[in-house]
Amino acid sequence: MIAAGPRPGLLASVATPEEMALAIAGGADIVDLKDPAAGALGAWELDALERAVKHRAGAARPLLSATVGDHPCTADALSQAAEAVAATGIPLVKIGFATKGLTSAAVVAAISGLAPLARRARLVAVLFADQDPDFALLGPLTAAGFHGAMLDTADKAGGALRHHLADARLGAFVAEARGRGLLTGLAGSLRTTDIAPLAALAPDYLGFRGALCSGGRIGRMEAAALADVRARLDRAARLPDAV
Ligand SMILES: O=C[C@H](O)COP(=O)(O)O
Repeated sequence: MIAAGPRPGLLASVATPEEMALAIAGGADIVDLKDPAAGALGAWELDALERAVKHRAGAARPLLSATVGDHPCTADALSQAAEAVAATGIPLVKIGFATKGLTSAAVVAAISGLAPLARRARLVAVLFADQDPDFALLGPLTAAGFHGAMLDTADKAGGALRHHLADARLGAFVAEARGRGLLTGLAGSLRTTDIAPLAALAPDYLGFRGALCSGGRIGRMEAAALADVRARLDRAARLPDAV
């Protein structure tokens, strides 16, 4: 007998308005506006974000998210970038915390600096799996009013998510973040073979770019690749309930 299991949503990172339309048509749950050629969390131009928001006005689903760019992990740099993206009306604002070489006090100060914006906008923290992420930051993120937390990779040539963190650690991240009421996501050069094992950890969504494209993550999104990921995610949600 088969029962519906937890179904992680599909976050698709798109580089252009044309890819945005493709992702919507292909059933993405979150359409993530990101310029992959400009870095791990490369940002769209603000006027392009405004046009995307206007284009989707009144449509509840899929949700739009946008990355704010790759910035030093300081309150000033991150809040300036995030304020600008939030002002476009993007519903979910993804902010990367590049913590490598920083003390936890410095990272917590950067997080706290975003608390005023978190009262006005839904912020998602991106922690980097390849920078030895400290899951204790989930406490300060919750206290600052963040809406969600996800893992991704900063160095796209340095290995995928599961190369850096074992599934048990990823599961611990999801459980800890969910326990704090945060939206949870996993990403980082995910391939179709990662879908079933990561879906079993029950994050709210899995994020993809490279696997959806021909020519790698800065290539072009392909409808067939998107459909394949969508179908595998749906299949992964159907688990045997009597074994
Ligand atoms: O937020 C999700 C990312 O855009 C994933 O990109 P990637 O699959 O190329 O690492």
